[in-house]
Order: sequence, then C-alpha cells, then structure tokens
Amino acid sequence: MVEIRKPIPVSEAVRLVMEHTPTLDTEIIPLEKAYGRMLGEPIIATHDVPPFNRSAYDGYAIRAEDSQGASKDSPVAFRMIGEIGAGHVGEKPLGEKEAYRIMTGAIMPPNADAVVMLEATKGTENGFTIQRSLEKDDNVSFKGEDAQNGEVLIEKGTVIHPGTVALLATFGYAEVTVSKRPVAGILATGTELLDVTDELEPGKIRNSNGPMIQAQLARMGISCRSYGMMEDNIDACTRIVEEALQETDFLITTGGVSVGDYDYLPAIYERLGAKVLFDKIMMRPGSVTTVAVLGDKLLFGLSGNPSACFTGFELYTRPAINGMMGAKKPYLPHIYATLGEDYPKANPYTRFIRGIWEMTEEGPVAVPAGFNKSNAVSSIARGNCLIVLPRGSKGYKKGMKVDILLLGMEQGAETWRL
Ligand SMILES: Nc1nc2c(c(=O)[nH]1)N[C@H]1C(S)=C(S)[C@@H](COP(=O)(O)OP(=O)(O)OC[C@H]3O[C@@H](n4cnc5c(N)ncnc54)[C@H](O)[C@@H]3O)O[C@H]1N2
Ligand code: MOO
Ligand SMILES: [Mg+2]
Repeated sequence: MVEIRKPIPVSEAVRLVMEHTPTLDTEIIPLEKAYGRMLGEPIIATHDVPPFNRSAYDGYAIRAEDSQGASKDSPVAFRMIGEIGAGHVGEKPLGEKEAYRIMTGAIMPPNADAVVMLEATKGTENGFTIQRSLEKDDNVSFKGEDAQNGEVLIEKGTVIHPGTVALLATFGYAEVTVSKRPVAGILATGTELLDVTDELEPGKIRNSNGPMIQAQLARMGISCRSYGMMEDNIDACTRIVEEALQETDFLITTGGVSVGDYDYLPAIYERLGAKVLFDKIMMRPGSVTTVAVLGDKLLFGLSGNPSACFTGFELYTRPAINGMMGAKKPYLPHIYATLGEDYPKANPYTRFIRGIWEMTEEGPVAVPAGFNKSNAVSSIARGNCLIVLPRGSKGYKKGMKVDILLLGMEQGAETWRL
C-alpha cells in the first residue's frame, strides 16, 4: 500500500522548524571581520555622539548675540582671535564681537554658540563682516544629538552591515561579540546525478541542487561541508548522513523524500531514530519537503526537483539558520505587489512562484519568471522573489494584489505572516 501523508499548512511547518531550532553560542571576533555577522550583544552607546558640541561648517564661531542687527546696510564686523581646525581646541573664551575661524567638526570654543558659514562672510584686515544675524545654535552639531550615553542603539540578533560597523567603530569596539555561524552539511542523492564536469549520458542529469544550495548558504554567509553526490543506496546514504551529522551543525539533503522506490530519506530517518517533524506541506512546489530532528540537529530533506529544493531552503532552512544565530528577523522579507500577468493555474495548495518584481510608479509589480513547474531550473535563475498565490479553485488575474517574498535581502522579517 502506498503511504498517504497528511499535509500541514506552511505556517505550521515554519513554526515546527523554528521550535526545534537550537541556538548557537557567541564568539568574539575582530571588528574587521564583523561585516555580515549577527550581533551577539546589543550596541550600547558608551558616550554621547557627537561627544562635544562642534561646528557643522567651515566658517567662524561667534556669539550669536553679537550678530544681532546685521544687515546689508549695517554689516557687523568681527575680530578673529584664533583658528580651530578639527582635532584642535580653542581655549580662550570669546569676548564681544570676537570670533574663531573654525573648521567642520572642530569643538566649539568657550562662549561661542553659533557658526557663520565662510560663504556668508566678507574678509577684513583682522577678521570679517556679516550682513545677516544668526540665532543661538545656528550651524552647531550638539553633543549627544545623534546618540546618548547608555542608549541601546542596535539590538542583538541584528545583521551587521556597513552602518553597524561604523557604529561599532564609533564606540571603540575593536572586538565584537557575534553569534557563531553554523556549519551546514550538503548531500545530493540520486543515481541519475552527474558532476558539473561530466558529459551528459542517457537518463542522467547534472547535480544542480548541490551547487545551488551552496550558493544559497553563501548568500547568508554560511559555509558548508559538501558530501557530494550519492547514488540511491540506503546503506551508503545512511552512513554518509551519520558521518555528516557528526561533523556539521545541520544537514541538507536533496532528493529521495517522496514515495518512489528509491526515495530512501524517510527510511534513513527511521533507521537513525530521527523524529520527522513533517513530510508533507500544503505548498507547491516542495510539498514533500521533509524536516527531521536528531538530538539538536536538524535534517532538511529538500525535494530533488530544483524549484522545490530552492523554495524549501528559502522557506524553512533559511529562517532556521538565522534562528540558530539568534536573529531578530529570521524570515524572508515580505511586501505586497500587483500581479503583472495572469496565472491561470489554480492550486489546492499555496503556490510559491519564482517571480521577477520591480518597482513602478504604481508600486511593486511582480510577474512569474517563466516556466514554473517544480522541476524548473531556469525560472530560479531569472527570479528575484517568490510570488505567493494562496490556495484556491480559480486561477489568478493580472492586477490582483499578491504577497511577495523578497530574495537576497540583507534584512529579514520578524514574523512569518503567510
Ligand atoms: N507518486 C508520487 N510521485 C511523486 C510525488 C507524490 O506525491 N506521489 N511527489 C512529487 C513531487 S511534488 C516532487 S517535488 C517530487 C519529489 O521528489 P524527491 O524529493 O523524492 O526527489 P527525487 O525523486 O530524488 O528527484 C525528483 C526530481 O528531481 C531531480 N533531481 C534530484 N536531485 C537533483 C539534483 N541534485 N539536481 C538537479 N535535479 C535533481 C531528479 O532527477 C528528479 O527529476 O516527487 C514527485 N513524485
Ligand atoms: O512537492 Mo513537489 O515540489 O510540489 O512539485
Ligand atoms: Mg523521488
């Protein structure tokens, strides 16, 4: 008898994966290696930014009160008593109608409360004149206006991007606490598989899933150990899966998860005593995506069909990896778009179409990226999003509002909303 699997909703599958995702420890690394890592501690301001009141322009630091009444007809003259380049300090307090020449970023001298831009001055023998008055605080950057000592600026579980690096450097973090990155294992199963360098033979195809998954991991900054390709041999595959679980934090396999005679992954999970979280999801492609857990290690049994494999990774493996690193926003980011073409095929399950989205004057518009069956590989290459078409008995019309999941983004979403 052919086994009948009970499908679960996508949201339930995502929830189960996240519930079984372990959290990895943190480690301390040098700042120059921090780009792309997940913050393992919040960034808390260790001082005010800027740390002192400073000039926002190249010009003259003055007392605003001295400029009152300045006009074209009655310019006000100032006498220069010194110069302050950025990094230097003007010690002497300003007296009446006195000014320092000051550069952008230089600390404001005592008594000065405004800066006249160079362009607004006319040079004189011992200083300059101005033809417009200034208000107190004009053209001054204030101590603490950007960040205040003790403020939590970035939460832990945030991906470190170049701006985050700037902030870390601002506060003198020569070393940063980040989450450890998991090491993934990848194994492609299938007797039909050839290596990328092999010539085609009847009945055989090249392994595209293995390199694709490696690239999906690389896009997240995650490295892997590749266990290459295995023929559909249950004993040999079991041994490799066992070995891989010793050497890696989690394992991704492709192929062999359906009900075919050589689909051995379900039997391998059983042999190993792994708990299968689900083996059927109400989605297309990738309905047979299977996730199992053994101890604290997740085993992602992605489908062999390339589009199903790709989608399974993005929907389940990706948030789990982010979860292991304590990400605040582990899920694919989501926006609404207008469907730019009809998609006539109805589906009893939610369909994730490889699509191309772009911003237009009317807002985001997404179209399917071509041939879109589960076995498609070309549409994965063309796509930059997944268009989500909810289950239903009718096709989908151009102009409908749809959810799209953005691929390849630095920032994720905090919740799974579909
Ligand atoms: N009787 C049924 N048949 C199938 C069902 C089902 O429910 N009942 N599900 C179908 C669906 S849906 C999918 S998806 C596939 C899932 O297949 P498997 O995950 O078991 O994968 P394989 O059988 O090993 O391969 C499927 C397909 O993908 C090609 N493949 C495999 N590995 C790779 C690779 N590394 N790179 C590129 N392409 C790969 C393989 O040659 C097959 O064409 O099952 C349906 N069948
Ligand atoms: O599960 Mo299959 O990928 O739907 O076509
Ligand atoms: Mg199969």
